[in-house]
Amino acid sequence: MADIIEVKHPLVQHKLTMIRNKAVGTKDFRALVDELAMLLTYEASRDLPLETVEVETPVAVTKQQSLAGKKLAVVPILRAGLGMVDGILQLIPAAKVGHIGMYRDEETLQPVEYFVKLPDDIDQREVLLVDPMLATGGSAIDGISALKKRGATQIKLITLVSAPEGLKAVQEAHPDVPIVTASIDEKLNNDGYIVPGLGDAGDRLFGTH
Ligand SMILES: O=P(O)(O)OC[C@H]1O[C@H](OP(=O)(O)OP(=O)(O)O)[C@H](O)[C@@H]1O
Ligand SMILES: O=c1cc[nH]c(=O)[nH]1
Ligand SMILES: [Mg+2]
Repeated sequence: MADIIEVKHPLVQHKLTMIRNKAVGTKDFRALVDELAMLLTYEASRDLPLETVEVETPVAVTKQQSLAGKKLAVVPILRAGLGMVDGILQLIPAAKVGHIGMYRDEETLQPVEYFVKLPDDIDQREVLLVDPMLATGGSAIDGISALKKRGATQIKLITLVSAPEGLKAVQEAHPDVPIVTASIDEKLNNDGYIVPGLGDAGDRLFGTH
């Protein structure tokens, strides 16, 4: 079973507390989601392979470590996952970006897929699937399945806020996929919202209701 990593770093916790506040408006919410995505990517990229390269400093020639040219793809689950992409690309500018469009039916809470566009060589890339919210886990489970169906074999899921119920469901459906999250919250409420959560991430990012 792959790991679930809850990132307890003080900067992560501080920024997450800020966006939980319902008084925080769209502009600040967006900036903080980007910053959190960047900080979580630092954790999620901890095991990227390195290779030894030679570099000439102003003082000496030396052998040092450099990323081993591993190919990455960032795939947001629309809409809310879009808010995490720029932050991740600041750290990994060479990554390709795919998109999975999915919304959760408000009555049934079942995810509905409406768009998938991925890099052609997705089967050769490590994929960071990103979505700020993991509630029932339905969207993440179907998002991972959509990636696997198109050949992806190395997938990590990055979320900001996760419900225990959703984490369990994703682990059961996709035991090979590690999950990096800023918080494992208390529970889901009867409407399928995460408690305490931060509300509807897509609406808060894009100023819709
Ligand atoms: O774990 P789940 O129960 O599937 O819920 C989580 C999903 O719900 C939200 O998306 P939403 O359906 O609100 O779409 P949006 O991003 O377009 O607002 C969120 O961004 C996740 O994709
Ligand atoms: O709390 C929740 C649950 C699903 N989607 C959200 O945006 N927030
Ligand atoms: Mg939404």
